[in-house]
Amino acid sequence: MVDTEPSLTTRRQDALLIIDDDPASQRQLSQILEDITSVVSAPTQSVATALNQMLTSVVVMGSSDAIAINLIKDIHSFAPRTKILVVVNSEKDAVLALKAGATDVIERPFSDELLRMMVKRARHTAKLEHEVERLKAFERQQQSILGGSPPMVQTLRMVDRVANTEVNTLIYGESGTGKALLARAIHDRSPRSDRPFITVNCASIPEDLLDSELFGVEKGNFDSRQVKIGKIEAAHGGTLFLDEIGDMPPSIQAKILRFLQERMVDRIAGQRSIAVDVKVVAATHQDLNHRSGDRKFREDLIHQLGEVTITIPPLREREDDTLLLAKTFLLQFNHSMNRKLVGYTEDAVEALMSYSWPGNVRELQNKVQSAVIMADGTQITAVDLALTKEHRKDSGLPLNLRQVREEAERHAVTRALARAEGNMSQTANLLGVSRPTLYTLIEKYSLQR
Ligand SMILES: Nc1ncnc2c1ncn2[C@@H]1O[C@H](COP(=O)(O)OP(=O)(O)OP(=O)(O)O)[C@@H](O)[C@H]1O
Repeated sequence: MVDTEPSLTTRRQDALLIIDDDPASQRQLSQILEDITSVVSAPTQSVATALNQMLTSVVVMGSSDAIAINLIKDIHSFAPRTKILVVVNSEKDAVLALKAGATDVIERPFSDELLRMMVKRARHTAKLEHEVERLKAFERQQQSILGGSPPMVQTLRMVDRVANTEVNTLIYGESGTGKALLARAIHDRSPRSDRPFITVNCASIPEDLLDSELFGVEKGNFDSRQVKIGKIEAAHGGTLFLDEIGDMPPSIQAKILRFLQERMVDRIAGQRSIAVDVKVVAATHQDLNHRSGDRKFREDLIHQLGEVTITIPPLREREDDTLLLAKTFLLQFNHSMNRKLVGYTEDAVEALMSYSWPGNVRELQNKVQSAVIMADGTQITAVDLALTKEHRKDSGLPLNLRQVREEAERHAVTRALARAEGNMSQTANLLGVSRPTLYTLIEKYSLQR
Protein backbone atom coordinates (compact mmCIF):
# COMPACT_ATOMS: atom_id res chain seq x y z
CA MET A 1 0.00 0.00 0.00
CA VAL A 2 1.25 3.48 -0.84
CA ASP A 3 1.02 5.58 2.27
CA THR A 4 2.09 9.14 1.63
CA GLU A 5 0.14 10.57 4.54
CA PRO A 6 1.95 9.38 7.64
CA SER A 7 -0.08 9.35 10.82
CA LEU A 8 0.68 11.70 13.68
CA THR A 9 2.51 8.88 15.46
CA THR A 10 4.94 8.38 12.58
CA ARG A 11 5.57 12.14 12.46
CA ARG A 12 6.91 12.09 15.99
CA GLN A 13 8.61 8.66 16.04
CA ASP A 14 11.50 7.56 13.88
CA ALA A 15 9.70 5.62 11.12
CA LEU A 16 11.40 3.78 8.27
CA LEU A 17 10.67 5.17 4.81
CA ILE A 18 10.50 2.72 1.90
CA ILE A 19 10.78 4.32 -1.53
CA ASP A 20 9.65 2.12 -4.38
CA ASP A 21 7.52 2.66 -7.50
CA ASP A 22 6.82 -1.06 -7.95
CA PRO A 23 3.85 -2.00 -5.70
CA ALA A 24 4.87 -5.69 -5.44
CA SER A 25 8.44 -4.92 -4.38
CA GLN A 26 7.18 -2.22 -2.01
CA ARG A 27 4.80 -4.71 -0.38
CA GLN A 28 7.58 -7.28 -0.03
CA LEU A 29 9.94 -4.80 1.67
CA SER A 30 7.19 -3.54 3.99
CA GLN A 31 6.28 -7.06 5.08
CA ILE A 32 9.90 -7.92 5.86
CA LEU A 33 10.60 -4.72 7.78
CA GLU A 34 7.32 -4.21 9.61
CA ASP A 35 8.55 -6.77 12.16
CA ILE A 36 11.25 -4.43 13.45
CA THR A 37 9.83 -0.93 13.03
CA SER A 38 6.93 1.21 11.84
CA VAL A 39 7.10 1.64 8.08
CA VAL A 40 5.86 4.30 5.67
CA SER A 41 6.00 3.67 1.91
CA ALA A 42 6.05 6.25 -0.86
CA PRO A 43 6.63 6.37 -4.61
CA THR A 44 9.67 8.37 -5.81
CA GLN A 45 7.65 11.48 -6.71
CA SER A 46 6.29 11.83 -3.15
CA VAL A 47 9.60 11.49 -1.33
CA ALA A 48 9.99 15.19 -0.50
CA THR A 49 6.49 15.30 0.94
CA ALA A 50 6.99 12.11 2.93
CA LEU A 51 10.31 13.29 4.37
CA ASN A 52 8.72 16.58 5.19
CA GLN A 53 5.94 14.99 7.13
CA MET A 54 7.81 12.39 9.13
CA LEU A 55 10.87 11.90 11.26
CA THR A 56 13.02 9.29 9.58
CA SER A 57 16.63 8.32 10.08
CA VAL A 58 16.69 5.41 7.60
CA VAL A 59 15.38 5.14 4.04
CA VAL A 60 15.24 1.88 2.06
CA MET A 61 15.13 2.29 -1.73
CA GLY A 62 13.70 -0.69 -3.59
CA SER A 63 15.34 0.20 -6.88
CA SER A 64 18.67 1.51 -8.16
CA ASP A 65 17.60 2.98 -11.52
CA ALA A 66 18.71 6.48 -12.58
CA ILE A 67 15.78 8.17 -10.79
CA ALA A 68 16.64 6.37 -7.55
CA ILE A 69 20.32 7.30 -7.81
CA ASN A 70 19.40 11.00 -8.29
CA LEU A 71 17.07 10.78 -5.32
CA ILE A 72 19.96 9.79 -3.03
CA LYS A 73 21.53 13.21 -3.57
CA ASP A 74 18.19 15.00 -3.14
CA ILE A 75 17.49 13.21 0.14
CA HIS A 76 20.92 14.11 1.44
CA SER A 77 20.56 17.74 0.50
CA PHE A 78 17.27 17.82 2.40
CA ALA A 79 18.24 15.61 5.35
CA PRO A 80 22.03 15.06 5.29
CA ARG A 81 22.15 12.59 8.17
CA THR A 82 19.64 10.14 6.66
CA LYS A 83 21.01 6.62 6.17
CA ILE A 84 20.04 5.26 2.76
CA LEU A 85 20.01 1.51 1.98
CA VAL A 86 19.56 0.58 -1.67
CA VAL A 87 18.36 -2.71 -3.11
CA VAL A 88 20.43 -3.37 -6.28
CA ASN A 89 20.35 -5.94 -9.07
CA SER A 90 24.05 -5.94 -10.01
CA GLU A 91 27.51 -5.02 -8.80
CA LYS A 92 27.55 -2.12 -11.25
CA ASP A 93 24.40 -0.64 -9.68
CA ALA A 94 25.91 -1.18 -6.23
CA VAL A 95 28.94 0.94 -7.16
CA LEU A 96 26.73 3.70 -8.62
CA ALA A 97 24.55 3.79 -5.51
CA LEU A 98 27.50 3.90 -3.12
CA LYS A 99 29.17 6.62 -5.20
CA ALA A 100 25.98 8.69 -5.03
CA GLY A 101 26.12 8.51 -1.23
CA ALA A 102 24.14 5.38 -0.27
CA THR A 103 25.07 4.13 3.19
CA ASP A 104 24.93 0.47 2.12
CA VAL A 105 23.54 -1.79 -0.63
CA ILE A 106 21.93 -5.23 -0.68
CA GLU A 107 21.78 -7.31 -3.86
CA ARG A 108 18.69 -9.24 -5.03
CA PRO A 109 17.92 -11.99 -4.18
CA PHE A 110 18.55 -11.30 -0.50
CA SER A 111 17.65 -12.96 2.77
CA ASP A 112 14.98 -11.23 4.86
CA GLU A 113 17.17 -11.56 7.92
CA LEU A 114 20.13 -9.82 6.25
CA LEU A 115 17.94 -6.86 5.25
CA ARG A 116 16.54 -6.56 8.79
CA MET A 117 20.08 -6.63 10.21
CA MET A 118 21.25 -3.90 7.84
CA VAL A 119 18.30 -1.69 8.74
CA LYS A 120 18.88 -2.25 12.46
CA ARG A 121 22.56 -1.38 12.07
CA ALA A 122 21.78 1.78 10.06
CA ARG A 123 19.24 2.88 12.70
CA HIS A 124 21.79 2.24 15.41
CA THR A 125 24.45 4.34 13.61
CA ALA A 126 21.90 7.13 13.07
CA LYS A 127 21.04 7.03 16.77
CA LEU A 128 24.71 7.27 17.77
CA GLU A 129 25.29 10.19 15.38
CA HIS A 130 22.22 11.88 16.78
CA GLU A 131 23.61 11.42 20.31
CA VAL A 132 26.96 12.90 19.27
CA GLU A 133 25.14 15.91 17.77
CA ARG A 134 23.16 16.33 20.98
CA LEU A 135 26.34 16.23 23.08
CA LYS A 136 28.05 18.71 20.77
CA ALA A 137 25.07 21.04 21.06
CA PHE A 138 25.19 20.68 24.84
CA GLU A 139 28.92 21.47 24.84
CA ARG A 140 28.31 24.52 22.62
CA GLN A 141 25.60 25.63 25.01
CA GLN A 142 27.92 25.22 28.02
CA GLN A 143 30.79 27.12 26.45
CA SER A 144 29.33 29.61 24.12
CA ILE A 145 27.44 32.47 25.72
CA LEU A 146 29.52 34.19 28.33
CA GLY A 147 28.04 36.81 30.58
CA GLY A 148 27.66 37.40 34.27
CA SER A 149 26.48 41.01 34.29
CA PRO A 150 22.92 41.52 35.59
CA PRO A 151 21.52 42.52 32.14
CA MET A 152 23.10 39.48 30.50
CA VAL A 153 21.92 37.11 33.24
CA GLN A 154 18.43 38.48 32.65
CA THR A 155 18.83 37.97 28.88
CA LEU A 156 19.99 34.36 29.34
CA ARG A 157 17.04 33.66 31.60
CA MET A 158 14.75 34.78 28.77
CA VAL A 159 16.60 32.51 26.35
CA ASP A 160 15.84 29.51 28.57
CA ARG A 161 12.17 30.43 28.85
CA VAL A 162 11.77 31.09 25.14
CA ALA A 163 13.59 27.86 24.23
CA ASN A 164 10.91 25.82 25.92
CA THR A 165 8.01 27.43 24.12
CA GLU A 166 6.96 27.62 20.50
CA VAL A 167 6.66 31.42 20.35
CA ASN A 168 8.24 33.46 17.55
CA THR A 169 11.14 35.40 18.96
CA LEU A 170 12.65 38.68 17.81
CA ILE A 171 16.17 39.54 18.98
CA TYR A 172 17.31 43.17 18.98
CA GLY A 173 20.89 44.26 19.51
CA GLU A 174 23.68 46.34 18.02
CA SER A 175 26.03 44.70 15.58
CA GLY A 176 28.36 42.17 17.26
CA THR A 177 26.38 41.84 20.50
CA GLY A 178 25.77 38.14 19.96
CA LYS A 179 22.35 37.93 18.26
CA ALA A 180 23.31 34.96 16.08
CA LEU A 181 24.85 33.23 19.09
CA LEU A 182 21.66 33.76 21.09
CA ALA A 183 19.46 32.45 18.28
CA ARG A 184 21.58 29.30 18.17
CA ALA A 185 21.32 28.97 21.96
CA ILE A 186 17.52 29.19 21.79
CA HIS A 187 17.60 26.26 19.36
CA ASP A 188 20.21 24.26 21.29
CA ARG A 189 18.28 24.59 24.53
CA SER A 190 14.92 23.70 22.92
CA PRO A 191 13.34 20.27 22.44
CA ARG A 192 14.10 20.82 18.73
CA SER A 193 17.88 20.76 19.28
CA ASP A 194 18.43 17.55 17.33
CA ARG A 195 16.57 18.90 14.29
CA PRO A 196 17.98 21.42 11.77
CA PHE A 197 18.92 25.00 12.63
CA ILE A 198 18.73 26.92 9.37
CA THR A 199 19.96 30.51 9.00
CA VAL A 200 18.89 32.90 6.26
CA ASN A 201 20.64 36.25 6.09
CA CYS A 202 17.96 38.53 4.64
CA ALA A 203 20.43 41.34 3.92
CA SER A 204 22.91 39.40 1.84
CA ILE A 205 20.59 37.78 -0.72
CA PRO A 206 18.95 39.70 -3.62
CA GLU A 207 15.14 39.90 -3.54
CA ASP A 208 14.33 37.38 -6.34
CA LEU A 209 16.82 34.84 -4.99
CA LEU A 210 15.61 35.30 -1.41
CA ASP A 211 12.13 34.26 -2.51
CA SER A 212 13.28 30.91 -3.94
CA GLU A 213 15.86 30.46 -1.18
CA LEU A 214 13.12 30.68 1.45
CA PHE A 215 10.19 29.03 -0.26
CA GLY A 216 11.78 26.63 -2.78
CA VAL A 217 11.07 26.12 -6.47
CA GLU A 218 9.58 23.42 -8.68
CA LYS A 219 10.59 23.06 -12.32
CA GLY A 220 9.79 20.78 -15.25
CA ASN A 221 6.67 18.79 -16.12
CA PHE A 222 4.83 16.08 -14.21
CA ASP A 223 7.14 13.23 -15.38
CA SER A 224 10.41 14.87 -14.53
CA ARG A 225 9.83 17.41 -11.82
CA GLN A 226 12.85 18.96 -10.22
CA VAL A 227 12.32 20.27 -6.74
CA LYS A 228 14.58 22.71 -4.93
CA ILE A 229 13.56 22.68 -1.31
CA GLY A 230 13.49 26.10 0.34
CA LYS A 231 15.14 26.96 3.65
CA ILE A 232 11.79 27.07 5.46
CA GLU A 233 11.05 23.47 4.48
CA ALA A 234 14.65 22.47 5.22
CA ALA A 235 14.14 23.70 8.79
CA HIS A 236 11.13 21.40 9.27
CA GLY A 237 11.01 20.14 12.85
CA GLY A 238 13.77 22.60 13.83
CA THR A 239 14.42 26.33 13.94
CA LEU A 240 14.46 28.93 11.16
CA PHE A 241 16.72 31.91 11.99
CA LEU A 242 15.95 35.01 9.93
CA ASP A 243 18.99 37.22 10.44
CA GLU A 244 18.96 40.94 9.49
CA ILE A 245 15.17 40.77 9.16
CA GLY A 246 15.02 44.59 8.96
CA ASP A 247 16.43 44.34 5.43
CA MET A 248 13.79 41.92 4.17
CA PRO A 249 12.14 43.34 1.01
CA PRO A 250 8.40 44.19 1.35
CA SER A 251 7.23 41.49 -1.10
CA ILE A 252 8.95 38.79 0.97
CA GLN A 253 7.68 40.34 4.20
CA ALA A 254 4.14 39.71 2.93
CA LYS A 255 4.93 36.07 2.13
CA ILE A 256 6.64 35.47 5.48
CA LEU A 257 3.69 37.01 7.29
CA ARG A 258 1.34 34.60 5.47
CA PHE A 259 3.63 31.70 6.34
CA LEU A 260 3.68 32.66 10.03
CA GLN A 261 -0.11 32.81 10.08
CA GLU A 262 -0.82 29.66 8.09
CA ARG A 263 2.35 27.58 8.57
CA MET A 264 2.11 26.45 4.92
CA VAL A 265 4.77 26.89 2.25
CA ASP A 266 4.01 27.41 -1.46
CA ARG A 267 7.06 26.59 -3.56
CA ILE A 268 7.49 28.87 -6.58
CA ALA A 269 5.57 27.18 -9.46
CA GLY A 270 4.61 24.48 -6.95
CA GLN A 271 1.49 22.36 -7.26
CA ARG A 272 0.18 22.67 -3.71
CA SER A 273 0.84 24.05 -0.24
CA ILE A 274 3.04 22.09 2.16
CA ALA A 275 2.65 22.13 5.93
CA VAL A 276 5.90 23.02 7.74
CA ASP A 277 6.58 22.97 11.45
CA VAL A 278 9.34 25.43 12.40
CA LYS A 279 10.15 27.65 15.32
CA VAL A 280 10.99 31.11 13.99
CA VAL A 281 13.68 33.33 15.51
CA ALA A 282 14.52 36.65 13.83
CA ALA A 283 17.18 39.24 14.60
CA THR A 284 17.97 42.80 13.67
CA HIS A 285 20.18 45.71 14.66
CA GLN A 286 17.60 48.14 13.27
CA ASP A 287 14.67 49.81 15.00
CA LEU A 288 11.78 48.04 13.26
CA ASN A 289 9.17 50.42 14.68
CA HIS A 290 11.08 53.27 13.10
CA ARG A 291 11.25 51.41 9.79
CA SER A 292 7.55 50.67 10.01
CA GLY A 293 6.93 54.42 10.48
CA ASP A 294 8.88 54.93 7.23
CA ARG A 295 6.76 52.17 5.62
CA LYS A 296 9.82 50.00 5.09
CA PHE A 297 8.72 47.26 7.47
CA ARG A 298 5.20 45.92 8.07
CA GLU A 299 3.89 46.64 11.53
CA ASP A 300 1.80 43.43 11.56
CA LEU A 301 4.97 41.43 10.84
CA ILE A 302 6.76 43.05 13.80
CA HIS A 303 3.97 41.79 16.07
CA GLN A 304 3.90 38.37 14.45
CA LEU A 305 7.70 37.88 14.69
CA GLY A 306 8.05 39.42 18.11
CA GLU A 307 5.63 37.35 20.19
CA VAL A 308 8.59 37.63 22.54
CA THR A 309 11.37 40.17 22.06
CA ILE A 310 14.83 39.92 23.59
CA THR A 311 17.15 42.91 23.58
CA ILE A 312 20.86 42.27 24.05
CA PRO A 313 22.47 45.24 25.76
CA PRO A 314 25.56 46.72 24.09
CA LEU A 315 28.88 45.73 25.66
CA ARG A 316 29.52 49.26 27.02
CA GLU A 317 26.52 48.74 29.31
CA ARG A 318 27.91 45.48 30.72
CA GLU A 319 31.27 46.37 32.18
CA ASP A 320 31.62 43.13 34.13
CA ASP A 321 31.23 41.13 30.95
CA THR A 322 34.04 43.00 29.22
CA LEU A 323 36.69 41.53 31.51
CA LEU A 324 35.11 38.10 31.64
CA LEU A 325 35.00 37.97 27.84
CA ALA A 326 38.51 39.42 27.48
CA LYS A 327 39.94 36.77 29.82
CA THR A 328 38.08 33.93 28.15
CA PHE A 329 39.08 35.04 24.64
CA LEU A 330 42.69 35.28 25.86
CA LEU A 331 42.56 31.66 27.06
CA GLN A 332 41.01 30.56 23.78
CA PHE A 333 43.55 32.40 21.60
CA ASN A 334 46.43 31.26 23.82
CA HIS A 335 45.26 27.74 23.09
CA SER A 336 44.65 28.14 19.35
CA MET A 337 47.85 30.16 18.73
CA ASN A 338 50.01 28.18 21.06
CA ARG A 339 50.91 31.16 23.26
CA LYS A 340 51.23 31.37 27.03
CA LEU A 341 50.20 34.93 27.93
CA VAL A 342 49.23 35.12 31.59
CA GLY A 343 46.75 38.02 31.60
CA TYR A 344 46.38 41.78 31.20
CA THR A 345 48.52 44.55 32.68
CA GLU A 346 46.70 47.13 34.75
CA ASP A 347 46.83 49.72 31.97
CA ALA A 348 45.33 47.12 29.61
CA VAL A 349 42.43 46.49 32.04
CA GLU A 350 41.95 50.25 32.32
CA ALA A 351 41.91 50.54 28.51
CA LEU A 352 39.41 47.68 28.16
CA MET A 353 37.10 49.23 30.73
CA SER A 354 37.17 52.77 29.40
CA TYR A 355 36.61 51.90 25.75
CA SER A 356 33.04 52.13 24.42
CA TRP A 357 33.19 49.06 22.13
CA PRO A 358 31.17 50.32 19.14
CA GLY A 359 31.65 46.89 17.51
CA ASN A 360 30.68 45.12 20.75
CA VAL A 361 31.81 41.54 21.50
CA ARG A 362 33.00 40.89 17.95
CA GLU A 363 35.35 43.90 18.20
CA LEU A 364 36.60 42.77 21.62
CA GLN A 365 37.27 39.29 20.25
CA ASN A 366 39.21 40.75 17.31
CA LYS A 367 41.22 43.13 19.53
CA VAL A 368 42.20 40.32 21.89
CA GLN A 369 43.15 38.13 18.97
CA SER A 370 45.47 40.72 17.45
CA ALA A 371 46.88 41.57 20.92
CA VAL A 372 47.72 37.89 21.46
CA ILE A 373 49.59 37.96 18.15
CA MET A 374 51.36 41.26 18.91
CA ALA A 375 52.27 40.88 22.61
CA ASP A 376 56.02 40.68 23.29
CA GLY A 377 55.89 40.25 27.06
CA THR A 378 54.13 37.76 29.30
CA GLN A 379 51.03 39.94 29.65
CA ILE A 380 48.87 41.93 27.23
CA THR A 381 49.43 45.68 27.56
CA ALA A 382 47.26 48.64 26.54
CA VAL A 383 49.59 49.19 23.59
CA ASP A 384 49.01 45.60 22.38
CA LEU A 385 45.25 46.22 22.44
CA ALA A 386 45.60 49.34 20.26
CA LEU A 387 42.26 50.86 21.28
CA THR A 388 41.71 54.29 19.74
CA LYS A 389 41.06 57.34 21.95
CA GLU A 390 38.15 58.31 19.72
CA HIS A 391 35.87 55.73 21.37
CA ARG A 392 36.72 56.36 25.02
CA LYS A 393 33.56 56.39 27.12
CA ASP A 394 33.88 59.33 29.45
CA SER A 395 31.17 61.63 28.20
CA GLY A 396 28.45 59.48 29.75
CA LEU A 397 29.53 60.10 33.37
CA PRO A 398 26.64 61.24 35.57
CA LEU A 399 26.64 64.69 37.19
CA ASN A 400 25.02 63.65 40.45
CA LEU A 401 27.88 63.27 42.95
CA ARG A 402 26.50 60.20 44.69
CA GLN A 403 26.20 58.48 41.31
CA VAL A 404 29.72 59.60 40.33
CA ARG A 405 31.10 58.15 43.61
CA GLU A 406 29.21 54.88 43.13
CA GLU A 407 30.37 54.55 39.54
CA ALA A 408 33.99 55.16 40.56
CA GLU A 409 33.66 52.66 43.43
CA ARG A 410 32.17 50.02 41.16
CA HIS A 411 34.88 50.64 38.58
CA ALA A 412 37.66 50.34 41.18
CA VAL A 413 36.28 47.08 42.62
CA THR A 414 35.92 45.57 39.13
CA ARG A 415 39.53 46.51 38.25
CA ALA A 416 40.93 45.24 41.55
CA LEU A 417 39.06 41.93 41.15
CA ALA A 418 40.48 41.59 37.66
CA ARG A 419 43.99 42.40 38.75
CA ALA A 420 43.88 39.97 41.67
CA GLU A 421 42.35 37.29 39.43
CA GLY A 422 39.37 37.01 41.79
CA ASN A 423 41.52 36.44 44.93
CA MET A 424 39.48 38.13 47.68
CA SER A 425 42.31 38.90 50.16
CA GLN A 426 44.44 40.47 47.44
CA THR A 427 41.48 42.44 46.07
CA ALA A 428 40.69 43.78 49.56
CA ASN A 429 44.37 44.76 49.98
CA LEU A 430 44.47 46.58 46.67
CA LEU A 431 41.31 48.51 47.56
CA GLY A 432 42.45 49.17 51.13
CA VAL A 433 39.26 47.71 52.65
CA SER A 434 38.48 44.70 54.85
CA ARG A 435 37.20 41.45 53.35
CA PRO A 436 33.66 41.92 54.80
CA THR A 437 33.53 45.41 53.22
CA LEU A 438 34.66 43.91 49.92
CA TYR A 439 31.85 41.31 50.09
CA THR A 440 29.35 44.10 50.78
CA LEU A 441 30.61 46.04 47.76
CA ILE A 442 30.44 42.97 45.50
CA GLU A 443 26.90 42.36 46.66
CA LYS A 444 25.93 46.03 46.27
CA TYR A 445 27.11 46.22 42.65
CA SER A 446 26.14 42.62 41.73
CA LEU A 447 29.70 41.91 40.60
CA GLN A 448 31.21 38.57 39.58
CA ARG A 449 34.18 37.39 41.64
N1 LIG B 1 28.17 36.58 25.23
C1 LIG B 1 29.09 36.09 24.37
N2 LIG B 1 29.94 35.13 24.78
C2 LIG B 1 30.87 34.65 23.94
N3 LIG B 1 31.06 35.07 22.68
C3 LIG B 1 30.23 36.02 22.23
C4 LIG B 1 29.20 36.58 23.05
N4 LIG B 1 28.52 37.49 22.32
C5 LIG B 1 29.09 37.49 21.11
N5 LIG B 1 30.11 36.62 21.04
C6 LIG B 1 30.98 36.37 19.87
O1 LIG B 1 31.06 37.61 19.16
C7 LIG B 1 30.98 37.40 17.75
C8 LIG B 1 29.78 38.16 17.19
O2 LIG B 1 28.60 37.53 17.64
P1 LIG B 1 27.31 37.37 16.70
O3 LIG B 1 27.71 37.10 15.29
O4 LIG B 1 26.36 36.45 17.36
O5 LIG B 1 26.76 38.87 16.78
P2 LIG B 1 25.55 39.54 15.99
O6 LIG B 1 24.86 40.44 16.95
O7 LIG B 1 24.71 38.49 15.33
O8 LIG B 1 26.33 40.41 14.93
P3 LIG B 1 25.80 41.07 13.54
O9 LIG B 1 24.58 41.88 13.87
O10 LIG B 1 26.94 41.93 13.12
O11 LIG B 1 25.53 39.94 12.62
C9 LIG B 1 30.89 35.91 17.54
O12 LIG B 1 32.18 35.40 17.32
C10 LIG B 1 30.36 35.40 18.88
O13 LIG B 1 30.79 34.07 19.12
